[in-house]
Amino acid sequence: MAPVVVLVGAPGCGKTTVGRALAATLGVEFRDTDTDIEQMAGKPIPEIFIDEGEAHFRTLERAAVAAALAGGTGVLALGGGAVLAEETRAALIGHRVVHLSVELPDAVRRVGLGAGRPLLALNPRATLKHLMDQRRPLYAEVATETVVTDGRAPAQVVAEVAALLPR
Ligand SMILES: Nc1ncnc2c1ncn2[C@@H]1O[C@H](COP(=O)(O)OP(=O)(O)O)[C@@H](O)[C@H]1O
Ligand SMILES: O=C(O)C1=C[C@@H](OP(=O)(O)O)[C@@H](O)[C@H](O)C1
Ligand SMILES: [Mg+2]
Repeated sequence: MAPVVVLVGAPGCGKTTVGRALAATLGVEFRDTDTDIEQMAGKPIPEIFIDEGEAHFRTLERAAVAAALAGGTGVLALGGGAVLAEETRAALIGHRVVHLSVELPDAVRRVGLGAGRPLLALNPRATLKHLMDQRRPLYAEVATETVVTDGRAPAQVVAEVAALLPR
């Protein structure tokens, strides 16, 4: 079984928040690859970055996404950088992938000082801008649909994603 829907997008677009609420609305399982990675590694993401570095995190992430796509049956939220891997972009083909889009002002406000997101620990605004510029084409490449989240409450975004799904 494949996930009902896979959520992608920049940090702060709401993948985790919207994904959890959407799964509850649909009455299906919620899975977040960041949580799977933390379980695999036995430590929080910031500690993986400190102890082993980003490359190791990305290796764990590729494995976590592949496992979740193969075994997931509900709503699946990816980490914002998962689409950087060509292997992951290829694995997403054939799935319903919703890009939760967000522009810099809302993303910056939502992630604040980047707590729990090691890439944003230093200078979150400039780093987010750079990440978003680099990744925008990749989110567009993998997405089957896009839902705009700027200025919208999570519940509105949940309703819009739910409306895209077959009943
Ligand atoms: N549509 C929204 N409007 C306002 N705040 C939001 C929205 N979606 C998420 N948030 C808030 O932004 C922060 C980041 O959300 P999160 O779900 O962790 O994003 P992601 O998983 O995409 O990085 C959380 O504090 C969350 O409550
Ligand atoms: O953008 C990124 O590279 C990352 C985003 C994070 O997930 P969210 O997008 O859920 O914040 C998490 O996977 C890790 O800190 C790296
Ligand atoms: Mg998240």
